[in-house]
Amino acid sequence: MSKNLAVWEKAKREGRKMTMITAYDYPFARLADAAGVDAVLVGDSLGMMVAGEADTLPVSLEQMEYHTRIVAKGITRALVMADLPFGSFEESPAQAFRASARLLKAGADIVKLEGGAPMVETVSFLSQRAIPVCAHIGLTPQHVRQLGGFKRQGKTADAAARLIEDALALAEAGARMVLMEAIPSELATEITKRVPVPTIGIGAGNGTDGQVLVLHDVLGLNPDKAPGFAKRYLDGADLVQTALSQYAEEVRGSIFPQG
Ligand SMILES: Nc1nc(=O)c2c([nH]1)NC[C@@H]1CN(c3ccc(C(=O)N[C@@H](CCC(=O)O)C(=O)O)cc3)CN21
Ligand SMILES: CC(C)C(=O)C(=O)O
Ligand SMILES: [Mg+2]
Repeated sequence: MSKNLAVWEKAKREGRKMTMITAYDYPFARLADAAGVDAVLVGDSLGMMVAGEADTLPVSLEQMEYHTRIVAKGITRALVMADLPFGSFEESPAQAFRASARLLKAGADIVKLEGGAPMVETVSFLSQRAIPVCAHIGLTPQHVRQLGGFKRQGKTADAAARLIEDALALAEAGARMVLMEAIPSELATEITKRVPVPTIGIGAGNGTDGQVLVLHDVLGLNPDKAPGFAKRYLDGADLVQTALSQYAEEVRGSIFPQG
């Protein structure tokens, strides 16, 4: 059962790669689970992928609870990770606990929060209170205003050293996984070697213990430009649009329904 975090720790020790994909609803959660993906992430990227927002900042805790619930209903085997949305956890460890408990009640097995050193105290607080936590470092999209765009991180020696320190401190504080987004491959590989917990990468090369991508990028359902590191395995938008125009044509031509 990939739901058990011990499975992930064992996979890291044995050098087996783990797989994760985002999911935002019941049908796609079922498909990801049946496909044998090890974990689904109810990402706050749902703000962009299903709600049409320009970034993840508008996503609310209520939205995350709702999507976590409908995803969890479709999962029998995979680990369910849910993002703590912007504004729901940064104020204090107590605020983070209240938000995390709501996501676990909605069906999450583990919560993910964005941030490095400033989140160490919160990760420790949650970890001591029954909340498994994944720390998300590197490009943290909730910091987009501060970062000035979705830009790759950890490019200077100083920035790289800080990310290594952050990862070690977060794992020491009790983080059960570390997710790294849009950082150099060599840096992600080094962090993976040095932290005792499984790492997951997105746009961070092939040296991490696992990989995650956004579902709509993988299926070709993202109407906007996908990041360069994403790989499309299906022309979903084309297939869906063709099917829908065929349906409309058949109705207009009195071909459907028959009789
Ligand atoms: N569809 C989608 N897939 C994603 O994986 C994703 C999102 N959206 N939105 C939220 C974040 C942002 N993502 C990104 C986006 C761009 C880069 C990137 O490599 N940017 C280039 C160009 C930046 C610019 O033009 O300003 C870079 O070199 O930094 C990385 C991660 C990943 N996440
Ligand atoms: C891109 C992944 C890591 C994420 O945080 C999300 O989908 O919200
Ligand atoms: Mg996210």
